[in-house]
Amino acid sequence: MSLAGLFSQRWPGVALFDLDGTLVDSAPDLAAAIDSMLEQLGRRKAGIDNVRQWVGNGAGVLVRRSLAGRADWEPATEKDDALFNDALAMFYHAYGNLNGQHSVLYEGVEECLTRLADYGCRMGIVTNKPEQFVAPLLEQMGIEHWFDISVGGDTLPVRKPDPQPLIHAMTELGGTRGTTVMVGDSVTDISAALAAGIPSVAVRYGYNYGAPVDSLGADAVVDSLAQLL
Ligand SMILES: O=C(O)COP(=O)(O)O
Ligand SMILES: [Mg+2]
Repeated sequence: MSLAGLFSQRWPGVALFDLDGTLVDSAPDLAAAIDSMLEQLGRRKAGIDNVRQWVGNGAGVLVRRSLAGRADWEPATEKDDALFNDALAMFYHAYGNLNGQHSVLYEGVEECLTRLADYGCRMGIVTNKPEQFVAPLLEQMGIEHWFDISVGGDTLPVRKPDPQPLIHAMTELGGTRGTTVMVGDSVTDISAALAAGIPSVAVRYGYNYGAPVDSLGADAVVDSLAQLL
């Protein structure tokens, strides 16, 4: 389906947005919090280039990957749960202080949200970021007023790539599968949209574990959210 096909007939509708890597480049603060945690544990810092590739499945997985030093950590080999619990608490504490400080909106985001709101589109956030960090980040970025709902990684019992968070947000916003679109930066978002039966748009500039987004199965791929318009 072309972007024009997705958007020409059906607005006003519902637009669901992923947060990290789609609306906000939050990697600097996530990396600083991860490095603070690793330093407290006497380990080597991971650095932003690694952290960028580990974001996308929620805070717990990010911490697990950081402790393992790689993206493909094996849950079965991660035995030291006391270490994980300590590390997670350190990360939450550090990120609570750093959240939003060095994060920035991507180019095209404000223009896109403003125009979609003008069209009468209702908008929601569907992120794997823990819920407690979502509203403060949206406020810090000055975009909280555009969103009528935000679903975090721990809001429901399941998170993306499970389709439920998308279906929940769509339903709350009065959307249907024919009038809703999911916009995200990673396979997690596009897989959730495919499983939900909702059209999707992938952005090229986000994280996606360091891999290209062109073959994820999104209905459209854009370099800037301004292209959605
Ligand atoms: O916290 C994460 O893992 C990423 O969050 P996202 O779903 O907004 O990309
Ligand atoms: Mg993302």
